[in-house]
Amino acid sequence: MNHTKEQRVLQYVLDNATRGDPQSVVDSIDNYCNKEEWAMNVGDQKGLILDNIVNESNPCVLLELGTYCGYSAVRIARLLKPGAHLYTVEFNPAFAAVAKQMIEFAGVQDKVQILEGNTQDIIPQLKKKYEVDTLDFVFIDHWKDKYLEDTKLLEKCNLLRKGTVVLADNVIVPGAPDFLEYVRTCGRYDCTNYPSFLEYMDEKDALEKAIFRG
Ligand SMILES: CCCNc1ncnc2c1ncn2[C@@H]1O[C@H](/C=C/CNC(=O)c2cc(-c3ccc(F)cc3)cc(O)c2O)[C@H](C)[C@H]1O
Ligand SMILES: [Mg+2]
Repeated sequence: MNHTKEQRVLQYVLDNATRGDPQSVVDSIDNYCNKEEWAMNVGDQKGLILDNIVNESNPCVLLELGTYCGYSAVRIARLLKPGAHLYTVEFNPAFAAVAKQMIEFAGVQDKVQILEGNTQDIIPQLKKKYEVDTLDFVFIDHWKDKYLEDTKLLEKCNLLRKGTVVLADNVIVPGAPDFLEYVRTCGRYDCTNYPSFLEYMDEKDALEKAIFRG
């Protein structure tokens, strides 16, 4: 049954975390990926920076691009105030299935909605189909060569407002150079770099926060 790494990560959570306790789910994934199998979750070091930025933004409506196993969806949802809602987009059905179980086990399913499909199809549907006005927070962690395209799509769809926080993982490793160049030079964002380390490794990585100027 657990033929994929993602299924093994989920099984470890089901066997070791506490149902309804999102912190224990986050900790279990980090334990497994530190000890057994590396996986591309944002991880505990960059995760602490993510936590701080979510907390200081106090967001109501959030979007994540690239759910994968649901690690960052659970990590973010555990911090959200009552009524706040995270939409997370994942087009791989196998990963969406793992993430769904991860989110339900953590007990954050009322705060998180997995939108199964391609970001490039879903982003244009957010206003009409999902009744989103504008986004308070966007976490970008999908294919690195799609960060820029999807950021521009968010702009085009009028989903960003003055102060929307766009936070991108992996701007050093694997890197998203075109995205970084754009947000730092186009004049529409106030950017801050947060140096850290690649999940579960000693390699340097960073998050980039780009606040939309409106
Ligand atoms: C049309 C496509 C866009 N539309 C899409 N629409 C919906 N879902 C999409 C779309 N594009 C992708 N996804 C989903 O998002 C996820 C993809 C996540 C990708 N993440 C990385 O590649 C990475 C690599 C490393 C890394 C570092 C060092 C190494 F040595 C090796 C690896 C570290 C990291 O922290 C990383 O996040 C998921 C797997 C994939 O199905
Ligand atoms: Mg990442």
